[in-house]
Amino acid sequence: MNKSQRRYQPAAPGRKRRSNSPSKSKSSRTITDSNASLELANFDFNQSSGSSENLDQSTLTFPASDEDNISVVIRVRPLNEKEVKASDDEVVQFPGNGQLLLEGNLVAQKPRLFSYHAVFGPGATQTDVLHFSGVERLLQLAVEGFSCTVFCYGQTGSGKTHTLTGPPGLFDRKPDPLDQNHGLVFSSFVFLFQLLSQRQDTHFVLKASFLEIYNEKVIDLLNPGSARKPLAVRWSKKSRGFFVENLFTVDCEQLDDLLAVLEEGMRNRSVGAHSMNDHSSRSHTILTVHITSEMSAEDGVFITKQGKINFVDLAGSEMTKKTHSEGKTLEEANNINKSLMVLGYCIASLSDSKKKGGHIPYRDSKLTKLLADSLAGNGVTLMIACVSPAKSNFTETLNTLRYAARAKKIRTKPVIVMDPREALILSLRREVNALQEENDTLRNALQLNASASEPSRSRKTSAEKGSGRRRSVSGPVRGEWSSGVPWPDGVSPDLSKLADLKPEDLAKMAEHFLRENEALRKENSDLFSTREALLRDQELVCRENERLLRKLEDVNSVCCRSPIIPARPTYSADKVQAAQTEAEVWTNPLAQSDSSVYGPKFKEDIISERKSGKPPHRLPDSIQKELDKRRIGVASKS
Ligand SMILES: Nc1ncnc2c1ncn2[C@@H]1O[C@H](COP(=O)(O)OP(=O)(O)OP(=O)(O)O)[C@@H](O)[C@H]1O
Repeated sequence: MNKSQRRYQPAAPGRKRRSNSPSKSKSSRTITDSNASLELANFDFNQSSGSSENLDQSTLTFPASDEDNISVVIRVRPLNEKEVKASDDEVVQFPGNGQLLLEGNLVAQKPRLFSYHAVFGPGATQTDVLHFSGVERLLQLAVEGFSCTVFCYGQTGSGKTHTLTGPPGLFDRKPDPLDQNHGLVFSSFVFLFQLLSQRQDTHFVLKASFLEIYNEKVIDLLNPGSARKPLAVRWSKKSRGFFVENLFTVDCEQLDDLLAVLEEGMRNRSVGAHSMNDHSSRSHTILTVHITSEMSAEDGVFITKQGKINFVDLAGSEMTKKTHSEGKTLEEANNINKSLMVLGYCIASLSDSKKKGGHIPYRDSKLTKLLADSLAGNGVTLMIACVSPAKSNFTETLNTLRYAARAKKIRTKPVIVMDPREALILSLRREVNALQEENDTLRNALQLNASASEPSRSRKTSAEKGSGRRRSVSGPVRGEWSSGVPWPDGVSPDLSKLADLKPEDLAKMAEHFLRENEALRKENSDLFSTREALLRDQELVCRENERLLRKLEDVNSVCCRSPIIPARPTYSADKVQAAQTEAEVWTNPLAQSDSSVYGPKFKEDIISERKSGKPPHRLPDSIQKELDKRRIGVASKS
């Protein structure tokens, strides 16, 4: 068990810790978690980290169950100065076991009990939130190639920004890395680099972006420009998700690079003051770290995976009567509330099992477009709902708790994003391995049968015979092979009585095994040659992509330079992406050997293959079907 796994062991129900926080709150440092949540239930990190052998056994799908619920934790902030001055009562209690009790606002009202994956009391520190919220699990999953999201939700002034990035003013000057007030984002970056340093077998490339959605406009926080020109949100056919066009991404080779991204974004984000928070976020922000990992599996096959982690700080819902917003702040509040309402509709629809498969209004706001994948797609998501303990905020706290309870019901289907060609090669390799094992079993069985018919074998002790028998029958009795070679008389003999078989029956059986073995050898060699062809094709596709991109760049530069040809618009990222997508549709070179398309080297290969009289390479039907499904190996119609 590794260090991080130990951290996730569920705490004893209702565990309370001695406070070492300067908080004036009467509540102690309380963290309660439910048994179901914080374990690494769905992913065995011992298996996945380290060697490539382990990795390819645990990738491609989310093990255990294919689905994962959104994890929801609650953080209750301490009473603030205003609330203490106004002698506001605390209406939140912590019965333990991930539960939270909200006392009734009126005398006649019954208390309400809510249950979550974990609850952090007012005395919980930033480090507690890192260790017990499950964010470390998300970071591990992101490194493994999953798409992960942490988002903070809650009323204005409830502590969302404090939880994610720390108290106000932390980034006004060069932040002190040892400051205990740093939020989840900072400590997650440190944890992430620790994780990466443990993976010597893998090459990682990190890129980060930081954006805000301010009054329904997407602004690049790393490159806002003086005019703060909004960026477009578009649908990508390739990734089947929304993306922000021309968003600046920064290569982050070191921890300092990631921290610089955080600092820069924090300085550029929109902050305003109202009567409930002097440093209120006036926008939703999304900080994304893309983690591309490349590791070599066996036989020089490279596996590339694209994981990512999003940190989403939502602007707080506001009762404008209470915040006394007006003018610009009022317009901001209306936009914030509107987008949060759409998010609420999406969460309600997704959590309602009766509406499963129904329409989810993601397109109604930029925020939900960009969070669509985290809410119901292929991601792993953690929601941190922040609340105030004060009686004066009872209604908002109740709304947040209900919202969070609904989100807990949402299920996502996490998958690792991998290149389909690489995934196919991996699955083929697994098939080949299985066949090889089968082959070995057959070989053993065959050898045993041969020796069983030798007279010297009869001198063996009965114990030796017994063990030999067990070995020889293991394959056929369990029906482990399936090459379709029939037994000589159509009936398989009783292999448990092998020693009693007549010599002619033994000879027939040996003959059967020989044929079976022959069939498997052929299948194995087919698979090997298919894999080799796939590797070659992959290489070709890459070269073709590069060629097309170069051509595209040439055409573009000629058009821009020439005084005769009217200037064309520059190629947007979208067009380049579209061109890449087209280039990635593989065309079977054996069906069309045009050197202008495939390059002279490959054409020569084909001609020499034909001259040598080798039959053209044909894929087995099952593999061809798989290739057709993925549009690999389908001859171009154009
Ligand atoms: N757990 C906490 N411990 C100590 N102080 C806290 C805690 N949570 C919040 N605060 C303080 O409360 C104030 C408001 O918090 P914060 O700005 O994070 O709220 P918010 O939910 O992000 O609000 P908004 O939606 O308006 O941006 C800040 O001064 C913050 O430092």
